[in-house]
Amino acid sequence: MSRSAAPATAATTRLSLHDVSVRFGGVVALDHVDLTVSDGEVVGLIGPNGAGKTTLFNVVCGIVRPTSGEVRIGASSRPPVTHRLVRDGVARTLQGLGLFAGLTVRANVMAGLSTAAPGMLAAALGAPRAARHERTAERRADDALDALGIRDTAGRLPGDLPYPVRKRVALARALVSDPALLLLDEPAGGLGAADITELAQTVRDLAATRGCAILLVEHHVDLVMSLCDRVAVLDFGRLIADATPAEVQSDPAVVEAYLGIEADVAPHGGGGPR
Ligand SMILES: Nc1ncnc2c1ncn2[C@@H]1O[C@H](COP(=O)(O)OP(=O)(O)OP(=O)(O)O)[C@@H](O)[C@H]1O
Repeated sequence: MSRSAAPATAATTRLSLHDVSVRFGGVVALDHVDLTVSDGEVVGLIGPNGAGKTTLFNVVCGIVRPTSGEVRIGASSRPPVTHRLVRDGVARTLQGLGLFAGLTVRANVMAGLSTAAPGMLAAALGAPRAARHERTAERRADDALDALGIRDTAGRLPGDLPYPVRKRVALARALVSDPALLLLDEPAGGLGAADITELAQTVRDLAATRGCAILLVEHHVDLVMSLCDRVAVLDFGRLIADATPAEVQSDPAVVEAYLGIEADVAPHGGGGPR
């Protein structure tokens, strides 16, 4: 994990969305959104169900093309493309775990190094070269597991592990490529208080020691407010706030659109009802 030596340099913009809109037929999923995330910065993305959070992630990953506007990753001027994400320094965790049930934890994490399925690499490269790549990939996977304190699970199947450990495996799969930009989709979903506290520390460390730019979607408002440097709030596809946690929490528009509902109905997560 070579990036671990690099100190955080909050001045470098790692991700920028400029005037991005996405329409699905008559639905405006994103409405002229501007957003940036810099190296070493943790930005939370919140909003009610259907506000456009997943669509924004999908735009950054090249899964959804903006109807208009521009997305930039690092200094690149070309739009994000799904199959180049790892090479462009982007990794993402999924809302569900998305682990391969029939593969070991190590093999699952190795899959984060390539969009190719495990085994396809060997066929493409030829045996000796593939074996070298395989050993490097195994070492990197073990390092990622080590960093999250679960290296002892490398040979196990995900289904044999408790949910919080599987959640870490999914995070290790994102970290194995040493991403400069990390997108976390509901990282605290399904976790208890102790695991959420550890997760918060892990995310802080990733930003502080590796200089990783982190954008996270999360319904656990307490976690978002305590962890993030900045919080962006979407409502009906519009960015209605982008400020410090304290500013966002006292913003009447945010309270009306999301936080008021959260406080009344689901103070510790579970999705903002609309
Ligand atoms: N592929 C699609 N086709 C049509 N409409 C879509 C598509 N994807 C998303 N939408 C719509 O776009 C809007 C934004 O959806 P999105 O999933 O991005 O919201 P979200 O904030 O992630 O919601 P949640 O918190 O429930 O995951 C919603 O109205 C949704 O129904």
